[in-house]
Amino acid sequence: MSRLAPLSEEPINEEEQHSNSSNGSNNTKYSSKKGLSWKHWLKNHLSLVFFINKKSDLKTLLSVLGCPLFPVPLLPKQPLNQVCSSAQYIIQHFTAAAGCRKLEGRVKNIFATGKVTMGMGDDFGGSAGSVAIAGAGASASLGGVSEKGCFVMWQMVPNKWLIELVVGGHKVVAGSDGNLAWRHTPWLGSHAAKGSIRPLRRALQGLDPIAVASVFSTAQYVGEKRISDIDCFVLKLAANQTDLADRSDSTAEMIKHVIFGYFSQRSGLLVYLEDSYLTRIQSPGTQPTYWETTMATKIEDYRAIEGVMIAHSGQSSVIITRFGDNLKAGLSITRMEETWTIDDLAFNVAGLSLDCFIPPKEVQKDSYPVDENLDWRSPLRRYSRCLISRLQSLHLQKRQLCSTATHNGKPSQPSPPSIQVALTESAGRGVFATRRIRASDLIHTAKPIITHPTLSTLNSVCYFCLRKITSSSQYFQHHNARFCGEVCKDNAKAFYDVERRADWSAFNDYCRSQGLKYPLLVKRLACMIISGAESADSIYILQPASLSPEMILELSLTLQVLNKQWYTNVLARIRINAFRIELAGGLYEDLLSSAAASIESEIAVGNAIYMLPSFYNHDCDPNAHIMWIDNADARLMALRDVEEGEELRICYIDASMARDARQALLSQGFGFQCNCLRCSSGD
Ligand SMILES: C[S@@+](CC[C@H](N)C(=O)[O-])C[C@H]1O[C@@H](n2cnc3c(N)ncnc32)[C@H](O)[C@@H]1O
Repeated sequence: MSRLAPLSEEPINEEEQHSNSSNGSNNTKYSSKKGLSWKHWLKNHLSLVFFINKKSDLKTLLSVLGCPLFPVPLLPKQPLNQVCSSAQYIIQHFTAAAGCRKLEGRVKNIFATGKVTMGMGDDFGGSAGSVAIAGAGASASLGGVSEKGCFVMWQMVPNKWLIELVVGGHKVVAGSDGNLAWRHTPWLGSHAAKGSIRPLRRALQGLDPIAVASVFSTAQYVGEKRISDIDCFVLKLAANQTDLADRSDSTAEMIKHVIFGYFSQRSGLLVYLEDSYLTRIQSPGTQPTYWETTMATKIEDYRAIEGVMIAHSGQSSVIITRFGDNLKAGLSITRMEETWTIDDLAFNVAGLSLDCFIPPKEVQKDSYPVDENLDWRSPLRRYSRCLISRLQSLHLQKRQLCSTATHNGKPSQPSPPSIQVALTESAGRGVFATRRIRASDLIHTAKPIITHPTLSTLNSVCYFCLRKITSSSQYFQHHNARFCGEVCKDNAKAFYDVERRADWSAFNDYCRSQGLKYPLLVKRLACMIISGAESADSIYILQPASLSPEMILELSLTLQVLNKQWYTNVLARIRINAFRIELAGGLYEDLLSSAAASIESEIAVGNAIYMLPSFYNHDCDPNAHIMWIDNADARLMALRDVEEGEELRICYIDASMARDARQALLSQGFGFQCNCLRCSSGD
């Protein structure tokens, strides 16, 4: 089994990677050779930080900042009620402030997605005195490489976790099954971590308050300190000697690993973390070299999720210092920074299975049964299975999320799902084909979560499914709303009863006069939530847009249950995920030709929000298309043959527009620069 070396959270030598691959040696062989030559070891683990080229900066950043572990393991059981030291008093204050009691015994798993920006500073040689420890408010612009990315994190209480982080096209995956922690990088393959099973540091940065309380409940109180204008109590934890010895090897000795938690005296919350570890590198007959890695993290933007305070953003600064008598150039310092934001966090995602946490084959302990069917190399697949089961658990009971392909609309035997949701390199999550899909295949259908007619079609389409109501069709008039039949009337009953309690005429008039359509969807969701038909966070898994203050229109005061923050959160998601519904009508067999015509010939009957279709990214020359025949049930069709593994993309806008107009619309409406092949070719 290959193990991560003590400095494993530090850089990886790219040259080594190339020479390994050109020699045809695999990663396991590579790591097993490590202990044989100290020069080899140094070359692999040490030198790169100080001879960095831009190409390797990103790997260095990911190695150090990507998924570091906390210095100490979690306690088997969190002593929430013990108060026999100052530290425990501070933790009591923290658990009350963070709302941990609401989660006590109730949380089985946690899911989080977020974005990161990582930056690498210039190196500093022999000038330690002039370099301050980067702390809160440190500049994000260090002058070196800076890259954006995103991550997905799963945790199963108490100590199983999985993280996937993609930055600038590089992906790092790390996990723990509770017995073994491991990491996979494209340049080193999979390695197990040394020492006891420790939590992911990222989870302790305000995402998992129960774990924070657990690890710090045995901490030592070391005083008070003002940090970023916040008066804090400081708690200290240190890795024990046995664990440090386990994490050492013949070349590198782990001397200490300590962490300080800064808890706000006012709010009780964890606002700052600072950890540092010191490693001594010595080979026979040479002077030792010392490496100190210090990571300081500012934790901010606490927001309540299910009544629990979760930090939604922060910054980490890393300083790696190398010193020792044998360094001719003297002391060297390298700096890195990361800022992050959390997009989505959920507790108790249904369907998350233990399979998600099984380590890759290369690092498994012997105790694992061999299952040839599991694809160890692709944790993303496992992630997307989890994600899809989350989507299903949220919506399956009420809506069928069909994901089997049929050819030309003809029903086929049930077959495995033809799609999966996974991370793309540069457009967040996306939908990928899991097998070959032929042109004109129906990829899947999707029921809407929220619908609303346009204000001009209120009297001519069903208030629930948006089907057109003709003079000859049978329909139900229910107060001011029309429904195409009894089924829709019944389905709408709960939210419509809530909606009727308020007078919406001023709200509707305002939306009409301003040409606003998304607030209508927010209104409908609000009524669904109040009626109990949906949960308040039902669309939080979708990507949010940035909203300007002008875009935010508050809902009527009659809906006091849902506050402005909720309104803003929902509107930000609806803005980039709502579909404008244009009914194609006609025969099913004519779908493709209707699709081509629909952009010009059809008038929108309303707008709707879906779950799975919202994960489709955009392309100006798409390989898939979303369409509606006679109501808001969506059909995702393949426009051409799609190979297994290929991303399925739809076109968000009128593809017949000129390049500049398309670019402007996508940038203003959806907040991204389109780099699709068609745009890149200038078409
Ligand atoms: C409807 S969402 C698509 C799913 C989204 N990627 C996610 O992770 O949930 C639309 C957002 O995805 C991103 N996106 C979609 N297509 C893109 C593209 N071609 N290039 C870059 N970003 C894209 C943009 O941030 C856009 O606002």
